[in-house]
Amino acid sequence: MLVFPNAKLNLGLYITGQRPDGFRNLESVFVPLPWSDALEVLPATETSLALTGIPIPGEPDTNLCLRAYELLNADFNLPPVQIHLHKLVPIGAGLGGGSGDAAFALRALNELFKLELSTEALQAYARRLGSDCAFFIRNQPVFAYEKGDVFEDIALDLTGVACKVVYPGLHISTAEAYSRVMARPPRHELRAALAQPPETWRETVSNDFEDALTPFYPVLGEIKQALYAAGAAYASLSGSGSAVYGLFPGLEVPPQVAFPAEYTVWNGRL
Ligand SMILES: C[C@@](CO)(OP(=O)(O)O)[C@H](O)COP(=O)(O)OP(=O)(O)OC[C@H]1O[C@@H](n2ccc(N)nc2=O)[C@H](O)[C@@H]1O
Ligand SMILES: Nc1ncnc2c1ncn2[C@@H]1O[C@H](COP(=O)(O)OP(=O)(O)O)[C@@H](O)[C@H]1O
Repeated sequence: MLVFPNAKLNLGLYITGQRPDGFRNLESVFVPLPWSDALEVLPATETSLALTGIPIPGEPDTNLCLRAYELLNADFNLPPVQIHLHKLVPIGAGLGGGSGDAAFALRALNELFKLELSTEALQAYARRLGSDCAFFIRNQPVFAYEKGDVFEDIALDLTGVACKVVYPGLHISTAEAYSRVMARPPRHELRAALAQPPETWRETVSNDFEDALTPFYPVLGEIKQALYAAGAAYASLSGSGSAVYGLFPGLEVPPQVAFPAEYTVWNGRL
């Protein structure tokens, strides 16, 4: 079975409190970003993982695709599988690429072996692999809260909006990013702010990681300014970075913007 695990963008992100489990409570809106890896899962005589594309830090047996397999294998005694992940989404970018791979692996195994797990059951497995992971089970825009793994549907349709995502090649670890942010009440009611036109979001929708990380990584602010200078209605860091995106409603494709050759730039539509 061949699937294409996509990434996500965060529209606004507020870190609202410390949790007894050491994690933070947050509020954010997650939307799917159609920048995708390719993941193949096939029955085999022994379990293996082949990795191509962008190198993934860490030992292969810590890869979230294998961890997804092991999680289901522990409960369902699955046949062996050969997994091939072709990695295209930048890592440590705030795009949830690893979480998407894990969730799509769970979904693929559920289908391949006819486990008949419900959406809720798949989300429960996904939560054990990472806070972002459960989002990719339904993979549609949601208001996320608590650890970023509890969701409410949101009436936000950005389908077809032109979008540019710029990754400056800076790997920011999620744990490092969280360690730099103080929890505080949300500065705006996110769902109400996002119900207004995207041109207003510049004043009302923000990402607490962006404020905390930009002084350490000024390049994040420079990319954002370049996206606004190119006519973005809204630009922001995604998640804990370092990818910065710009939205260009009304355009067929995002405008050309010159960035250094070592940056990775994705142009497309949501
Ligand atoms: C910041 C966000 C925003 O969408 O995305 P990314 O920037 O990573 O894509 C997420 O909260 C990232 O979720 P995810 O990448 O799945 O994080 P996890 O593996 O669960 O946790 C990594 C580390 O981040 C911290 N963490 C994560 C989530 C949370 N609600 N509170 C935390 O304090 C913890 O230090 C944890 O050890
Ligand atoms: N399939 C995978 N793809 C990407 N990263 C993975 C994967 N499996 C495990 N990881 C680990 O997860 C970490 C964060 O990955 P990723 O989700 O891409 O970043 P972010 O949390 O910034 O969105 C990486 O440092 C990597 O070691």
